[in-house]
Amino acid sequence: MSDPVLLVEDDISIAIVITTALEDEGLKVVRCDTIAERDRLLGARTFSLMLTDVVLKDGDGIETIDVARNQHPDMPIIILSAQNTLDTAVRATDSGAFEYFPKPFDLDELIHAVKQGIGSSAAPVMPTQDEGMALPLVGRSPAMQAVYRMITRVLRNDLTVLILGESGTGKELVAEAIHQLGGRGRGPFVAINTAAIPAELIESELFGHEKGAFTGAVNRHIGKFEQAQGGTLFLDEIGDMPMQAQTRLLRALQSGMILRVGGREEVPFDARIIAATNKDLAPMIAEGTFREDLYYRLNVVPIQLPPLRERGEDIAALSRHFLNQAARDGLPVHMLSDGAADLLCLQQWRGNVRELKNFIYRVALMARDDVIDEQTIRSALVEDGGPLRHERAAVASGVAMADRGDDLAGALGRWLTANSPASGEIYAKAIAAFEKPLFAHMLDTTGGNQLRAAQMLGINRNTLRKRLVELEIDPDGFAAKGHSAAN
Ligand SMILES: Nc1ncnc2c1ncn2[C@@H]1O[C@H](COP(=O)(O)OP(=O)(O)OP(=O)(O)O)[C@@H](O)[C@H]1O
Repeated sequence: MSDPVLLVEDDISIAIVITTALEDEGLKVVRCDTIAERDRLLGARTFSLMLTDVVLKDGDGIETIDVARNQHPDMPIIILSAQNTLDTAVRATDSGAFEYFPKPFDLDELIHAVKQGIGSSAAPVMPTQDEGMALPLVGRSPAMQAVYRMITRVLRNDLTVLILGESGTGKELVAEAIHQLGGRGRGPFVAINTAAIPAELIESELFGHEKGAFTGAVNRHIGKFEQAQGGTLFLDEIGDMPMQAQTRLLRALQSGMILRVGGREEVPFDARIIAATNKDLAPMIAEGTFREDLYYRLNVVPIQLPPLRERGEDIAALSRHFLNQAARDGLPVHMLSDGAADLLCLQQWRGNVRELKNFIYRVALMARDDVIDEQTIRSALVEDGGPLRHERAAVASGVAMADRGDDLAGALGRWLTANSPASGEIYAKAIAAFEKPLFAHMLDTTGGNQLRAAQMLGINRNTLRKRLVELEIDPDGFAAKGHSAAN
């Protein structure tokens, strides 16, 4: 039988779960809960693999990993961590660990990795990373954990990365993190937003042009590819790239050489390529507006960024992060109350992190008190205007209006938890709670036209008017406001 697995874990319940699962797989497990005990065990015998927690009573499992590795250079190490930051993910990867699992982890995946690790024996040793690097990504949700793990996988190579995700989810920030933390951090990070450049200029922007290449080309121009030599080229909004430029890009990626517009000689380039898009490229490929072969060239390692609505648990941390950032940018210093943070978590941030950031900056600028409380946030949401905001205002008044029909049950659940109406009045309160955002929404849709709103709802105009008074909805508030969505 093979050597046992060494489990260094001080959380008894996690240890039991892992031990049982490994034993079910026919593996033997030896457990300890301190670094000292770990080292004693490692000095006494060999293990097929070590699973280690990071924060232990007498030390840090990653910082002391070399002690373990020196004793058993071939023993694969899997790191388990509850400190789910990008920083820990990077430290874990840099430590040369075979795998890194943020807690909570998927047990099946962990067992799979253990078996793989035992099979692989020697762990790849990763180069260590520079100290003091800024790690700008905030959020510890499981969805972001998956992103961090993907990031760590591309740091020690130059594979092309395709970052997918809605607008404002942090695609550019992830590209910068890969650049900074990876091997090209000392080189330039050059970004080009394809959507922001007129189609006829894209090729010259990307590849440069020779003097006289076209009318207006009075001087030679060095394109982004060449500017990014030794660093990273970030091709943002790749889905907006015109066909002709796509063809040229594909050729460059295939050959590692670029040809300036109007140029004769090809120039080699040495830049890591990271592309991003908020578009679904599959239908574009089907329609023939995006080259399939280019897609495969770019999509070597896809990283999918979750929309903010799928990681509500990150909203409080992000909000506080942006308040600090705002203060560093010279805005007044504020704290965020827990109630205010909870309220922010309930909102639908359709513009994702960017929208939340803009909102927090506005609040930081306007708020009068040191502590930003629920009421401040509520007023800011209402003042923000726009149809989305009315839903949000309704949410802010204690009513969760579902963003999508399929989310109604969840919204109801949240509302019940948040408001815990007394027994005997649940029906009346829930119906009123539902009516309020519904009426607000209809008034918003009709620009405050009560007659039209009543018709669309299929209720009597007087009934609507009466309910508006009872529910304290001011229809005038919907009249003048435009329908432009914020940002
Ligand atoms: N996880 C995060 N932690 C801290 N700040 C973030 C995070 N994600 C995004 N941001 C900030 O939110 C803003 C929007 O992010 P970014 O520009 O990277 O989004 P994007 O997905 O590239 O957007 P677009 O598709 O519109 O180009 C930036 O100011 C960025 O710094």
